[in-house]
Amino acid sequence: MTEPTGKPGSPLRETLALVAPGTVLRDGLERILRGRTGAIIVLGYDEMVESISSGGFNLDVELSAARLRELAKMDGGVVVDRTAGRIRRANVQLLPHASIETAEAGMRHRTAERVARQTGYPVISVSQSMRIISLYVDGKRHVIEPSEAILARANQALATLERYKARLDETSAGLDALEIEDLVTVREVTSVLQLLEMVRRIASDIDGYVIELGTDGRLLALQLEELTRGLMAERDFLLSDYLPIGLDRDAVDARLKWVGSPALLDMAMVARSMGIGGDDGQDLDASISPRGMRILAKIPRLSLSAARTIVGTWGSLQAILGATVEELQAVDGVDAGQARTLRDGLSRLAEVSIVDRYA
Ligand SMILES: Nc1ncnc2c1ncn2[C@@H]1O[C@H](COP(=O)(O)OP(=O)(O)OP(=O)(O)O)[C@@H](O)[C@H]1O
Repeated sequence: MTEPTGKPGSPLRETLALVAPGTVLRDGLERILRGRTGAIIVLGYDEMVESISSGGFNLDVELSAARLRELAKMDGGVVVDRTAGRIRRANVQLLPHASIETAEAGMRHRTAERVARQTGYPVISVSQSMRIISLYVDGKRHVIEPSEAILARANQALATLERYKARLDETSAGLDALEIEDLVTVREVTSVLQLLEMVRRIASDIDGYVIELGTDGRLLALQLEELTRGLMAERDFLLSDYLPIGLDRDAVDARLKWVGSPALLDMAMVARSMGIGGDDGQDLDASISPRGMRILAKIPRLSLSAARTIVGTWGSLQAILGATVEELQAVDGVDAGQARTLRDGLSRLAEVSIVDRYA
């Protein structure tokens, strides 16, 4: 997959959202391109920007595509505020420090890169000769591509996501059956977390494309939502069931963040991030028992709060499987209806699991 479009919440993603198709700013940039002029636009206005701006005139008007196009016809740069809501200056000569390194050729783009580095604000340049829009953000240049090119990459990523999601569903269903029979090993738990993490990473890349595509990415956003619905909850239940006491989710997230994509294929590495499989995560065949949240969350009409109370009280799925309706409803916060729903639901899941196993 090609370079994803920045990390969630990164300055690049925020700026891509401001210039995505469907926004006023993008409309203005497209008009500038169509009019065969160029532009240099600073996305931020403060004393620092003021101090490197010379000449031109001050303004305080709402940004519109037509205004941006007209102002870009003049020589010099345009300054808008950080949210691209208002135009604050136009026709200015920008004078960043000449000592700031830039790899660009041509005064417009050299200036854009330097202003971005010096002020910390994103700067957009529209090249008149090359007819491309570039963003200078966070010390890097990002070229705005046509939506068709981004969609082609996004669709490839979506196909990969679909494949991983299918494997995840299969592996997760396998884990359900093993949990009911208390035959789980560290390997199966790790496989599910590994696939959840892979799916999460691909989904985050696609989310970047959705932001970059703006209104052109609506369908993609719906497909992504559909494929990833419920996955965060599934991850939460998996961790509730298997995390050793004393290790919290944030610690697991922080560890996984440092596991690069190739290392994510290493099961022991993933097991270690989750604190299972011994100190080095190598003991993948060790038995491990669930507390019960994954399975209880799958029972229709059983409320999550009742599920949590029961798991908190009984401590393991096997203990819950062995409990009678009377014992279950004796727990505070669990009424007779919920206890019966749970009992019936568990019996059904156990039947399905046995049928699947011997089918
Ligand atoms: N320091 C600057 N401040 C504001 N505007 C600038 C500055 N430098 C260049 N420009 C703008 O860029 C325009 C084009 O300049 P120049 O031909 O040197 O740039 P270029 O990088 O070759 O641009 P392009 O790729 O658009 O052809 C200038 O006419 C001016 O409007």
